[in-house]
Amino acid sequence: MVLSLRSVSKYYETAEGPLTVLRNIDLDLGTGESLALTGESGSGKSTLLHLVSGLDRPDEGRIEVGGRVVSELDDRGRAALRRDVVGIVFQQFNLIPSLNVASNLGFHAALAGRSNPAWEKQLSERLGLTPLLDRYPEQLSVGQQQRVAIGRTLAARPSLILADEPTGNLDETNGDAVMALMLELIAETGAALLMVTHSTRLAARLDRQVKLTAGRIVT
Ligand SMILES: Nc1ncnc2c1ncn2[C@@H]1O[C@H](COP(=O)(O)OP(=O)(O)OP(=O)(O)O)[C@@H](O)[C@H]1O
Repeated sequence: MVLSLRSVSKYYETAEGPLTVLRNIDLDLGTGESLALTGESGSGKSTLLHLVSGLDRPDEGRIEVGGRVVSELDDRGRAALRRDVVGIVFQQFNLIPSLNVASNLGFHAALAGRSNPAWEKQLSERLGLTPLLDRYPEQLSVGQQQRVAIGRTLAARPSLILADEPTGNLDETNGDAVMALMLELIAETGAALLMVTHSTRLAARLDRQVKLTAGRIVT
């Protein structure tokens, strides 16, 4: 099992009192499996991704990722988790503006001690980035930036990829093409995928689908 959540709950303090965002969530994801997480705006999808990646902590319950108990890790342990085990593809890319495409592509792999020039070359070719390797993020279209963000995550070969609306900034045709390529490449690396999407059409392309409603999972 790459990911397991047991009785995970998360609350936020608000001016109106405590808000329960996730209630008693149980969820498992096996090696190489892909799961789509859907749900209305505000249902807790991003919060769940933040907890799994160690960007935020649950108030109750246990989260295990790649054999590490995330809910018990300190800040250093959670940073190491994101460096070594988990790869994140955000809707807003988070590319490094001062680095060119080639350096952005290899950045996480280098941090994780898993630089592999042959794999990076293959990724840049298959993602159509080879002619763009010397450019900087601001010189790229949105679709090109998204392909760099996907390549950067895959280059580091994480065991679990978390993606938050990874094609949300692309039109349907480009979004579908990038999604197909992303799923193909992820399948080749054997990574598991947990993807947040509003689109039931995209969700249907993954192995399993779960829906969050008022902080609970409905399948
Ligand atoms: N730091 C915070 N403090 C208080 N409330 C928060 C905080 N972060 C999120 N929330 C609330 O938690 C709920 C879940 O937010 P979350 O971002 O996880 O939803 P989501 O399903 O990802 O929504 P969307 O699809 O719109 O991105 C929302 O009601 C939101 O207002």
